[in-house]
Amino acid sequence: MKIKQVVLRHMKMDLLHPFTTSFGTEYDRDFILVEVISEDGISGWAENVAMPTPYYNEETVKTNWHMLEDYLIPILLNNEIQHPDELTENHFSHIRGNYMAKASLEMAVWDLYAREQNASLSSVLGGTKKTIDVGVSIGIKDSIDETLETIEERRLEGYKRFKLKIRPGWDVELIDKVRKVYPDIPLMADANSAYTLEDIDMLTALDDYNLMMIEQPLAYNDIIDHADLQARLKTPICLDESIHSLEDARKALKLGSCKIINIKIGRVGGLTQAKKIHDFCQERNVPLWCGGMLESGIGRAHNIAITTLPNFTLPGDTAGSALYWAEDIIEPEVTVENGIITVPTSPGMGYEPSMVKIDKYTVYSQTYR
Ligand SMILES: O=C(O)CCC(=O)c1ccccc1C(=O)O
Ligand SMILES: [Mg+2]
Repeated sequence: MKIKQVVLRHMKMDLLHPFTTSFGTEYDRDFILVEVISEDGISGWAENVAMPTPYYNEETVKTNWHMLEDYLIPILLNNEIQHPDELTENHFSHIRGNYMAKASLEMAVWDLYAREQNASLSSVLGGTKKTIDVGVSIGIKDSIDETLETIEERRLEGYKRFKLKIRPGWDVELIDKVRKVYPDIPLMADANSAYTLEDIDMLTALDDYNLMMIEQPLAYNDIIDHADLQARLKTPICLDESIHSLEDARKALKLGSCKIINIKIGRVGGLTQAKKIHDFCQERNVPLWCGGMLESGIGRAHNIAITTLPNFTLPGDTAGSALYWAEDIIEPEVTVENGIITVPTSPGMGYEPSMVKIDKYTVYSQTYR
């Protein structure tokens, strides 16, 4: 494969509803769309999941634009590759960190590779599932009653797992009240690193509510304290922010820092690395699910494709387009029926970018040759 051109677009799309986590509130999504174009004129697409602010992780839209423009795109334009695996296994491997930047270019090449094979992205990744189960991530609201109303709406829509964002002051009472109304729903909490081991009493209190898991309760870069905490909880800990690589996963599992891993393709540096973590966890019976970063449909399409690998056994955060956007930038939009997405079988990521809508939400674009 020889890439002759890369287009970066800075996109801005308003979220239908603000989304609040322990690290802040998002009102819109500001992100980079990556298009790679082959010598035959075929395009591959991907979404860069860095946020404008360094609050989820240290990467931002600007650091990603810089890494893409000054390091990663020149490497891609100057090297012919046989397979997308070569990017992160070889060409990008001397560049430290910057996982979201590497992932976005690599994922666009994967989409192009699948289109060139006339195969779906799911199938070239080795995916087997024809449908995937979907959960929903529910942000921090103004009141517990409002949260209960949202859970009820999502429950009626069929979502298969309910993840509530928590932070100090919005935790045990919330979970207690939700459990009283819904004793049996698949429920979990995501703290986005809002606690420390000093909060052990609150964290052990959560152990009484039959949660599927508690996601990233402690520091974003920790696997030591999480191991101490996991030893004191029967509820599985799921790591999100702490896992950037197969090595991180290996060490966290060796220490007992978690029992479940949330894979975000961007956070682990791309589809090749996500697949390696998948295979490692599958051998050890460690369940996975695919996380979300409030992506538009282009990011979702890649999330859906990776979720078709067999060890993504738990419902992921791949809710339908209509929960986030007045209109999505792909055709068709991602739809969820009874908590299930039917995986597209058309070539590449399976949904077509809508150029009209993409142009509408593009703030700035640049072409590299
Ligand atoms: O619906 C989604 O895309 C998942 C939303 C979500 O939970 C999230 C959104 C932005 C940043 C971090 C996270 C997270 O999983 O921690
Ligand atoms: Mg999370």
